[in-house]
Amino acid sequence: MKVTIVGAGAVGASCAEYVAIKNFASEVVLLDIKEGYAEGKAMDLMQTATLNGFDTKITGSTNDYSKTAGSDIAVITSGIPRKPGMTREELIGINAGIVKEVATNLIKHSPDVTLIVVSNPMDTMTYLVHKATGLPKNKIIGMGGALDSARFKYRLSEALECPPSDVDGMVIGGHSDTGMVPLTRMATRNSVPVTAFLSEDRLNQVSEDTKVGGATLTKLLGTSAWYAPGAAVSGLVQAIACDQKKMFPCSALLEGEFGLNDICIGVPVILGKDGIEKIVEIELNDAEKAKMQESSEGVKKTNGLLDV
Ligand SMILES: NC(=O)C1=CN([C@@H]2O[C@H](COP(=O)(O)OP(=O)(O)OC[C@H]3O[C@@H](n4cnc5c(N)ncnc54)[C@H](O)[C@@H]3O)[C@@H](O)[C@H]2O)C=CC1
Ligand SMILES: O=C([O-])CC(=O)C(=O)O
Repeated sequence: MKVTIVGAGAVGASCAEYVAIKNFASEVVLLDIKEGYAEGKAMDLMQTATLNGFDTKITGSTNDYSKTAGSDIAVITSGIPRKPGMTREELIGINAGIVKEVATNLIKHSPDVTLIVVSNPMDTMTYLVHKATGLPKNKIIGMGGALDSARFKYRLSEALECPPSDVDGMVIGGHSDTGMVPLTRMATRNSVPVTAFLSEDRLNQVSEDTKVGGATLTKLLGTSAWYAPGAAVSGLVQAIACDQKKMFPCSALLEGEFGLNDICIGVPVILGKDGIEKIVEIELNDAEKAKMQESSEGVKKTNGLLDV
């Protein structure tokens, strides 16, 4: 199993580290445009192999896509991150060109690859990859909901004063400060609805904290987060590589599902060896449907800025 990660920055390197530590891939190639950077990150990570007990071979490459040939899965984390005070949407001007070029280069050397898009604004970058490449729709997956759901569970565990592993929950919708739709009605603590423990006001607070999860960290760090993003991407990579048939909210191209068309946005999907093997159309109530509709309008507005 060969995994390529383009963009050896904070998120790309974190993802490479988690993939290696989980020890399911034979090879990880890190590629970056910055001279020597991916080679350096790869060497540093390889020097953790005996410490962390993995056998994955990690190599680096400065923009030489021949090194990525035959990749089964490729992750796109190349592009600029936001700074405090910015929205993800403001990154489109620089990141659209980078993502389009990177996706095209990857497919040239790995025509059967499954792509995971991470660069922001992620839903729009995922849509761009659909428009710019001829890959089938099951092979283009946007990562946002897996991370947002992890943050949702963290915030719920804080409110419930319990370990995060007690909590289950999911965030769908656009990966933006205003577009996320945390499904509080369906969240549980060990099968008991969280609505049994938390007031409506406290749950609203959890939702709002979840939606600005990325912005909160960006303010604290001066740039956007990388540990949870890297871990979330590695979960998607593992589900595909190991044909796990796991359900994650991912940005997928919709053709009528959830009443939406010609858009990539976060919905529950089953991930296995064929990438997105199924879109799971869960039943939403009227309030959730309205939030999803509003979220999709935001994503479509950003898509309108693309030159496709
Ligand atoms: N979807 C999500 O949930 C998340 C998305 N992100 C996004 O991921 C992207 C990367 O974030 P970080 O890793 O923090 O940024 P970073 O600046 O640490 O790393 C980005 C890397 O991309 C490289 N790069 C730029 N243009 C390239 C090209 N044409 N080819 C190859 N490499 C190129 C840069 O040299 C740099 O090393 C950002 O757009 C950020 O907003 C970050 C966290 C979560
Ligand atoms: O907040 C950002 O810009 C990066 C990101 O998408 C996240 O951490 O959720």
